[in-house]
Amino acid sequence: MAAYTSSSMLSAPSLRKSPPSSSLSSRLSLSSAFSFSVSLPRRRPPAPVFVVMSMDAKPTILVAEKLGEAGLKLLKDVANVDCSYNLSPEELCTKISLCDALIVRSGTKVTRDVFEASSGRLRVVGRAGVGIDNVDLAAATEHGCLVVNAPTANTVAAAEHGIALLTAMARNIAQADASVKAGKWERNKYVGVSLVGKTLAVMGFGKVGSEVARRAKGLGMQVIAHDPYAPADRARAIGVELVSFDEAIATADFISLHMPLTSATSKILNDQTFAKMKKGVRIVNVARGGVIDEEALVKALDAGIVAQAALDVFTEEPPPKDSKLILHDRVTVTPHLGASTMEAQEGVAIEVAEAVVGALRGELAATAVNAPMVPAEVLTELKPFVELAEKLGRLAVQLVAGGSGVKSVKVTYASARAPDDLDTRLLRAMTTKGLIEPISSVFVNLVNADFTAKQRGLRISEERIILDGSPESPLKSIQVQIANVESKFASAISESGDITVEGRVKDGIPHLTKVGSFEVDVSLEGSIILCRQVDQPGMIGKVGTILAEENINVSFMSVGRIAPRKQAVMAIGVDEQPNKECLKRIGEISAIEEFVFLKL
Ligand SMILES: NC(=O)c1ccc[n+]([C@@H]2O[C@H](COP(=O)([O-])OP(=O)(O)OC[C@H]3O[C@@H](n4cnc5c(N)ncnc54)[C@H](O)[C@@H]3O)[C@@H](O)[C@H]2O)c1
Ligand SMILES: O=C(O)[C@H](O)COP(=O)(O)O
Repeated sequence: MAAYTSSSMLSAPSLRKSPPSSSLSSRLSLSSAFSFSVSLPRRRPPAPVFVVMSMDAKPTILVAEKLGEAGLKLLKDVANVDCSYNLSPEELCTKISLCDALIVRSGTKVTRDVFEASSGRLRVVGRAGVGIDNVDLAAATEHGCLVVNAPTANTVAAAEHGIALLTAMARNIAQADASVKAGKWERNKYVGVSLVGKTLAVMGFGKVGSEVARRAKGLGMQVIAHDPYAPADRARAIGVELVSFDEAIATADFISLHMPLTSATSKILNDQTFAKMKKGVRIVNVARGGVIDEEALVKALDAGIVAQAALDVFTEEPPPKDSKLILHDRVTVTPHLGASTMEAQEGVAIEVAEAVVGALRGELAATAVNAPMVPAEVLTELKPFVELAEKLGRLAVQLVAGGSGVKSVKVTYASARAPDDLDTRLLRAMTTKGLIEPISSVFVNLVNADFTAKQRGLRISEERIILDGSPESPLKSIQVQIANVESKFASAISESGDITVEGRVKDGIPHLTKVGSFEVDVSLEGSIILCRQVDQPGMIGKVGTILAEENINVSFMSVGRIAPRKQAVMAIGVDEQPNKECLKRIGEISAIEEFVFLKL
């Protein structure tokens, strides 16, 4: 049998009420009405860290463009799937208010209007492909909507298409094919150019660009690349030299574009840059139409600066039928087919479906575009701390007295890990969620946490305490402090003058271990009653009796005190919410000086 001693400031034993038929706990009688037992470690499945929605109700996923069967099957296993293609912007806005997730390719513009029309229900946008320039990322982030893409499955298809365009252009395949089909036999007209020994400049040395470079080397080309962010050793490993933009465009016989469309790359090939190119240069674009100023390209073709162009992508898709560029006889075009192989489409569909389903389940997607990507192993070990961070935020903000504006919050992490070995973005985001959600109607998640905090004028600072010892566990404790506020539970104010709550993870379960200057130990499940009283015999029994009479189940109880018979704080974990009458009765116990009920 375990003996109960209420704790000093240093520690307090945690007491868990015995489950009705449990033989796991050793029982300890404290009063005639109550019996408690020392809690035993209890494991439970880790909670989702990116709470998007409950999967109890089947979510609805709108698939707005054709998606591979394997991906559709994954979606249909867990959700109601509405495949509606070719929606007008108005139809998309109407449908979206009934959807939890949306999956698109490059043909659907996911604008701010779409997020606004969703009224907060849309939680995930899945882009079945790489480019996310058709999704308004700022609006998604502001609405707490995660955007995921499928960044790897169509890389080879796009690279192969780039090479197909390169070779087809060099040998006039499309033009010659049309000529033969028109009954002609123009062998002299369609003399091409050789690739071997020519210089190819790969602009954007990412996934597709490096695969194009590898293949072009196999064709005997000299390959150079321009990419301000690519590591030189990766280029060197496949025998490619990274050069400046100007050197790349001035040296190249062929230029192949593989960068994303951003404000920096928009119209990066324009009148000025065409003027710097070698006369007779040939251009391939399987990236995005917007990286070329299309009018300037027509001029450069007509001026003979550009001998030929092969384009899969256009500023406007589909392009106008009378586009001079499309109709130019030295231009070869395809209708954005880079990712369109059977294999790539199946792969992309699976990649995006897994990311969307995972996100709806509350998992963080490794392919998140507007949220930090946290590797799965880091996520697994951080999960209970993420839950702890959110719950501490929730408790701290509920301790603030009405009228005190919360402006400044400090989160302190005590850890034996080196600073660069502990990614706290997730912890900060979930603390923010805990701080904001109980006092507003805003939905906060990893995507919009920083934005929402900033918008509300809430400054969240982070501090690290580096501990000696084993860095096996990522953290020893997390402390949340709210500065310059009054508390409805005065004992929650620590010596620093801030509302202070601190917690740890024990056996995978978050525990509250400090309130103000009082050390307690109560598992953060259900809700909590905090009472400050003059330490004296029978207090646990008195409160416990009232709760028992009101049929409130106590999960944990812990007392922290300054010294015997001095002030103490009792933390009681309860499974049900006590009604007003019950709380009033607790408040009427003469030794109780103050108390507060906090929802988790
Ligand atoms: N046509 C298609 O069907 C098709 C298919 C797949 C990808 N894409 C497009 O191809 C492009 C590349 O895709 P990816 O998967 O290789 O992406 P990626 O992110 O792996 O590579 C893009 C590279 O561009 C570089 N970059 C960024 N800004 C640059 C700049 N100013 N100058 C030079 N390089 C810059 C980046 O550092 C990165 O290395 C994207 O635009 C994507 O949308 C098109
Ligand atoms: O960015 C991409 O992944 C490609 O442009 C493919 O787009 P798509 O999915 O519309 O074919």
